[in-house]
Amino acid sequence: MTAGVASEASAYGLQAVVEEVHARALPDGSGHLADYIPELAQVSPDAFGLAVATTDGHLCSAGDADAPFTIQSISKAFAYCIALELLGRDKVLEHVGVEPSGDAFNAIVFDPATNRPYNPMVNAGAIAVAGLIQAHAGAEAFDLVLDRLSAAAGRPLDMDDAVYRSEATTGHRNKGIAHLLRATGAIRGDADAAVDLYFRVCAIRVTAANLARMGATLANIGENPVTGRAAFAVDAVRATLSVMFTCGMYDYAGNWALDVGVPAKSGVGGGILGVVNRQLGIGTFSPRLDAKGNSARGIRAFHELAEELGLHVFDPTNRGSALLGVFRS
Ligand SMILES: NC(=O)CC[C@H](N)C(=O)O
Repeated sequence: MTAGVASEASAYGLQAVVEEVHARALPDGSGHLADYIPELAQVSPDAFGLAVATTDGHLCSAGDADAPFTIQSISKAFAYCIALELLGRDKVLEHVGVEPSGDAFNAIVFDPATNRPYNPMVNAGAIAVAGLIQAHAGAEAFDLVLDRLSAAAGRPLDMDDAVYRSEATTGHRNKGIAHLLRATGAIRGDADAAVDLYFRVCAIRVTAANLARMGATLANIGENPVTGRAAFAVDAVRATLSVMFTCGMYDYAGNWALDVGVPAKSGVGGGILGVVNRQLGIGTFSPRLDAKGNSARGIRAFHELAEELGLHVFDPTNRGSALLGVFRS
């Protein structure tokens, strides 16, 4: 299944591939809703959306691609990108490393050599990043992040207040992490303000279609392909995609690199964002999570899509360029 798929994709178009992959992943009803944030247990467990956006501005989608959900940990990739641009790579590296930890997303472990969180894709690292943005932008911090994420999506995003309040009143583990980071120096300012910013950013509402557009903005080195607005700096995007590739799927990152092979980030709201550099952004939404906290059906859809289109970064039959040709012809 190499050149054959390229011609099939060209013949039937990306929309048909997206619908086919959606149909194949749909029967997978495995996993459970996240309920440690009480409000997340209120969502409809059966929703399933898939969307793919190209760097030349097209969007193909299937199922519940316009259903809203909270971005949760997918925001960690974008917050890291913003922090790199605002503060520079050296300053950010002083506070959070770039090594895969192989630990669960909420693990309380720091690199013993440096006392920093291992990477910005786990909670500890993301809370340290929130501390940097908070210290830099003060009262403007949340609006700054919301504005950049909206620029990436190409539409104004907002925050789900109920989910924010639900996590802010129950998230004692994350609050504890923030104070540990304050004690080790990874956070130097107000730990409570840092974790509050983190909770707010996690509660930003998106759809699978929004995630696909945001991924296409990263794939397009920071410039939204539809609006032409530069959402992120080029160097920051390069670093962010690198860290997403090695750390974005927590303790599933190695398996993901082997089987799917594109930079990605998941969140306990049920979303997964994937980026095929210079070609595509991919967004899935299905809120039932596997034991590692990744969307079970989302993972299945990414496997199918990567296989169908040859998206793996080391796949000799990558057919993304052929697909983009579909739209140019
Ligand atoms: N993996 C996630 O999406 C976790 C995000 C969530 N807000 C938390 O900190 O627990």
